[in-house]
Amino acid sequence: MPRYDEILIGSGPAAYKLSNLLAKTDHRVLVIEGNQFGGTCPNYGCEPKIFLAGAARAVIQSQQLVGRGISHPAVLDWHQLMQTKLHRFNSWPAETKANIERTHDTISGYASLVDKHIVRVNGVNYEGERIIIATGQSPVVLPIIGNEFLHTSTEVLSLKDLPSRITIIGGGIVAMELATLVAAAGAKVTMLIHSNRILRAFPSQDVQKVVAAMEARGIRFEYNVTPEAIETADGGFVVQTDHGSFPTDYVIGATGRRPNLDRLHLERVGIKIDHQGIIVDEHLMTNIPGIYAVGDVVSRPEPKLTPVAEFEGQYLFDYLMGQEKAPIKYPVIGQATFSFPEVALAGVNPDQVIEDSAYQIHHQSLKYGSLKAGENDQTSELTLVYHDDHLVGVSAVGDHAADEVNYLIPMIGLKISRKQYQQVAIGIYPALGDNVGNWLK
Ligand SMILES: Cc1cc2nc3c(=O)[nH]c(=O)nc-3n(C[C@H](O)[C@H](O)[C@H](O)COP(=O)(O)OP(=O)(O)OC[C@H]3O[C@@H](n4cnc5c(N)ncnc54)[C@H](O)[C@@H]3O)c2cc1C
Ligand SMILES: NC(=O)c1ccc[n+]([C@@H]2O[C@H](COP(=O)([O-])OP(=O)(O)OC[C@H]3O[C@@H](n4cnc5c(N)ncnc54)[C@H](O)[C@@H]3O)[C@@H](O)[C@H]2O)c1
Repeated sequence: MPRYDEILIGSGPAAYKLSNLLAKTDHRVLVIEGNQFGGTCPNYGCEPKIFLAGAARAVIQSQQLVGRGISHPAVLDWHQLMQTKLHRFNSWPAETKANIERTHDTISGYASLVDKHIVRVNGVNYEGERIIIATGQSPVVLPIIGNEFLHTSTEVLSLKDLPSRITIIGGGIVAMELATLVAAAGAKVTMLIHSNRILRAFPSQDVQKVVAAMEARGIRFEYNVTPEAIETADGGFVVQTDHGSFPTDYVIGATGRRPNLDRLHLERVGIKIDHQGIIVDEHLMTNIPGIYAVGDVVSRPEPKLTPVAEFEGQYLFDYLMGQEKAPIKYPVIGQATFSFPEVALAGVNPDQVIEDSAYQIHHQSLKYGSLKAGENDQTSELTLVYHDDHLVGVSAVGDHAADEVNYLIPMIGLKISRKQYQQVAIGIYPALGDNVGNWLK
């Protein structure tokens, strides 16, 4: 039986980071991937999403400036955009696989555990001193009649022709980002939200501004609606709900993601899980010594994002090499929804401390600066949360909210005051982050 020091199951950002680090050692490593090498982010997640958003942003920004110097807004050619996207992305999985193969062995196929040290793939067993599970998550498929007509984000990000009417079930990050994209391309979009809250992880005041801007562009939000069935009708579909019927040409299910555990046969080894994924200790080890988990498949309160997956890949490498003995400690994590406008958050969410007098919350409109006024970015606002005079949280809404929050993440992590910032930095003016120092208390 082939023997390895490490067997990595999955090749997404978590495993890829770890495999790149292991490439600098003399370890024998096997990387097993069931689908596309590189995983979700580069193939059907962050990367194609943000690439397609480039053209969508240009269209919306041009619409925003009609009557302010732009006479005809840009029109998005979806077919051409998708051809450009496919041209850029199609070769990535093969290139990622080839990269890994410079130093490690790879196998295409879904892996399962046979025992504490043996993994089976394509009917063959492989022995590993350590096994690292990095299998990520997949979209939840809503258990309703007609769910075979539901499309996932993966399909939308490679959709060759744009349907005229699109219904999106869900009001999370994926739903809002896809709605922004397909509406900018000209689709008539209806969002079916089963509660009265959208983007729960972000401050409600910021989210309300995003929704208002999207509504102004014609995106329809239907709240407290529970989809019950999807039926075919007149060459299209009807989404039947407890609050009426919604005729459409295409239905996207964006109702969350669940950890990829089914194929692993964890029960053969007795690895503990919960509904959020694999339970690990403070060193990312499962309850079975020698078997670890990293990335989205891990059950943890931190958001499931690419940089977090990579951070865990780095931590596990350092730990396995004996360079890190302390428990994993996550730094301040920033997250954004790349809707238009964007909404972003790092550290303490102002909604959670609004009634706690130990925290001070400052709202600062950013729309008056010439840069924002020139873009007619009317929503732009920053919210700063202080505790004991230290910045502990920041949220932003606006056309560049993700970048604005990014500027302030080090200030939270390093507990830097306005004075300390201004003593060490004069930013480039007039750019997005030029007045970070002035924003601070
Ligand atoms: C539409 C979308 C947009 C996103 N946008 C962002 C964003 O803007 N910013 C951000 O930070 N994050 C974003 N994310 C989340 C990000 O993609 C994930 O957090 C990241 O990919 C997690 O990396 P991972 O390595 O843990 O898992 P994944 O990237 O999911 O990789 C896991 C891999 O394991 C493979 N696998 C599963 N089971 C097996 C098995 N039994 N055997 C072998 N292989 C297996 C899978 O095929 C997959 O390739 C987005 C996700 C989606 C869906
Ligand atoms: N910009 C980013 O960083 C980014 C982008 C996309 C995805 N992601 C990652 O992917 C994850 C998943 O995103 P998501 O938007 O799919 O999930 P989510 O959990 O953010 O949102 C799911 C939505 O579906 C709704 N929903 C749940 N069950 C439902 C049901 N039975 N019927 C109707 N609606 C239902 C929820 O109310 C919610 O609005 C994110 O949390 C994040 O980890 C990140």
